[in-house]
Amino acid sequence: MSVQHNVTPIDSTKIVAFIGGGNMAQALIGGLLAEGLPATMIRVAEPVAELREILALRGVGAFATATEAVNGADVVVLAVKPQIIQAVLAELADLVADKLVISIAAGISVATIAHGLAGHERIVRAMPNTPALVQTGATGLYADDLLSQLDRDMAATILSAAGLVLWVEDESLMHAVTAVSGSGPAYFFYLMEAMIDAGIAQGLDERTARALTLQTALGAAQMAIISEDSPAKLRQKVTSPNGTTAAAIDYLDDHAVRTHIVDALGAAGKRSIELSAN
Ligand SMILES: NC(=O)C1=CN([C@@H]2O[C@H](COP(=O)(O)OP(=O)(O)OC[C@H]3O[C@@H](n4cnc5c(N)ncnc54)[C@H](OP(=O)(O)O)[C@@H]3O)[C@@H](O)[C@H]2O)C=CC1
Ligand SMILES: O=C(O)[C@@H]1CCC=N1
Repeated sequence: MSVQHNVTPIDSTKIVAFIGGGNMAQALIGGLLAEGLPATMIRVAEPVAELREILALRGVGAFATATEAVNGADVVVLAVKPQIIQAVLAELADLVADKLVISIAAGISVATIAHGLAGHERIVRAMPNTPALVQTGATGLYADDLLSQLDRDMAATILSAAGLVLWVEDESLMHAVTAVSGSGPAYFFYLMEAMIDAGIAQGLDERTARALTLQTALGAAQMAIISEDSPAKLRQKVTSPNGTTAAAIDYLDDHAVRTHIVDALGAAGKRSIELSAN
């Protein structure tokens, strides 16, 4: 796996069309807008009228059909559920011949996309995550050897508007990327929910419990990113012998919580593999 450094700045002459304007497309669009791509260079195909209205308020072109959205686009981002990808590919097969196609659909392989697009070769598979909306996303990318360096750079530039970008050399690793970072924000939100509940159970008001939890999550993430210490070492530094943290960690260990977390991510990876069989 390699981190993409020296990503070229966003090319504001390229039109990017999203197929599907849901959660993930909106997060990626947020990143592109923040990075300076003019809203007029972003188009979205989205069947839900309320979502089209939300997107139009941000100045992007919102259309009911893929045909309208991809007209004139340089890059097409497939942001629909894996379960409907085949129908979407059939709809797009005649429309994307001259375009780079980036798919973010969980579990859907480059070969499946190429087949659905009648042998199209300019394909990148990406697995971003929702913090893209605030430009702190993490995206795994994969492309086969057929893809030109120019297209690789264009895909990396678009996704790096959302945050960190890493290429994997073996497509099967995209299942692990999905389990760790694609779904990953949900695990941290889950932990935040539980910590807020715990704070309230111990007498804090909801606002205070929430503020303390979120700031602690932010601080822990920032420390782990900038520190030379591993997460394990940073945890040890919080944990005084026989103190409060030790009481909590001992409880987690006694209940095999670490094993359960590893197993939970295993379930996510397994589901990604299942989706790839559709
Ligand atoms: N959410 C996440 O954190 C992440 C999601 N992904 C992947 O991103 C993809 C999208 O996920 P997410 O944004 O959460 O899903 P959403 O359901 O929020 O968004 C998908 C949107 O596409 C619309 N849609 C359905 N059919 C079509 C069509 N033919 N043409 C255009 N749009 C259509 C859906 O409308 P309707 O509701 O009416 O069907 C929906 O609004 C999935 O493949 C997922 O695996 C990847 C990384 C992270
Ligand atoms: O839950 C899902 O299937 C998608 C893929 C990764 C995050 N959300």
